[in-house]
Amino acid sequence: MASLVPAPGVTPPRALTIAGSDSGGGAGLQADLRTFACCGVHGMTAVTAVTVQNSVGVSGFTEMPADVVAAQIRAVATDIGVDAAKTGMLASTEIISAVADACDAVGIGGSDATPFVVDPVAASMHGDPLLHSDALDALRGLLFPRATLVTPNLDEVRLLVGVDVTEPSGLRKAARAVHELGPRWVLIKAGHLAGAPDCVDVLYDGSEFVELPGPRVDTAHTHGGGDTLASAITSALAHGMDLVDAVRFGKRFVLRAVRESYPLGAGVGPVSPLWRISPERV
Ligand SMILES: Nc1ncnc2c1ncn2[C@@H]1O[C@H](COP(=O)(O)OP(=O)(O)OP(=O)(O)O)[C@@H](O)[C@H]1O
Ligand SMILES: Cc1ncc(CO)c(N)n1
Repeated sequence: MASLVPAPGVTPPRALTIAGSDSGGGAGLQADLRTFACCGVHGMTAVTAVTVQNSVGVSGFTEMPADVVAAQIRAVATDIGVDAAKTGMLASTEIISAVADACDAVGIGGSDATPFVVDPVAASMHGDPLLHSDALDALRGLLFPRATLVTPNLDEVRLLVGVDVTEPSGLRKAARAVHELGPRWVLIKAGHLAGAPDCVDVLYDGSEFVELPGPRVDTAHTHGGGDTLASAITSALAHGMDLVDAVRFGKRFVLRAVRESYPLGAGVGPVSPLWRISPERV
């Protein structure tokens, strides 16, 4: 695996997550920051919402005002700089619209240089909604065309393009349908393909399919897997890796994190990037 360890004293690459807080620390911006740190990246946040969440579920959330989300993006981009950015929970049409405008203004995504990973988070793994249903149009119309990569899971594929994937052979049809919405690349995640012996995600750029093979780990503790994957890819892009290599890195990274997941609370425990912190480096 690529080391992505910055030299001592050298400013590391800078990555921005535009995402919600998970009070339980397993997903959301907490998972993103943990992953950024374990990938040798300086992490920054534009907080979109605060969820009341633990291992059992999400019992509520409060959104940030959309102009404050946009101001956070502008504040870090114009001073610190952003080498790659990602989105997680965006909650509402107003926030998505403000994020699209702010990213446009500071050169994140679109035809600009800064890579932009859009993880179209619609619900927690417990099925609790994290996006108002009327915000799907804004995700599709305002954000997907700006994205370097979008990373829907199978529930999000169903919501976004109405394609129901029940076996691995359906992943390519899903990728084609999501790609029609305008992102440069699409990664369809196969974690929710219950019963499949492997977890083979599919990457597509409109002409070529790349399969990301991997075993399916027998564990109940996969909270934050999607966030960790998207953050590892964003980290690799911030380090300057090309898209396909960054996605291969992210897939290896999340597989290891799923293997090292741990129980926490009464419900679903988080995947863990902490294996990256090797004792010899302390
Ligand atoms: N049991 C598993 N074993 C190995 N890899 C897994 C497993 N579950 C998910 N993955 C991998 O983890 C990544 C996240 O996939 P998944 O489909 O679970 O995303 P998600 O639903 O967005 O995650 P989240 O749990 O954060 O909502 C993908 O690369 C997927 O292949
Ligand atoms: C805040 C937040 N973002 C994303 C997810 C999806 O993993 C979650 N459960 N909570």
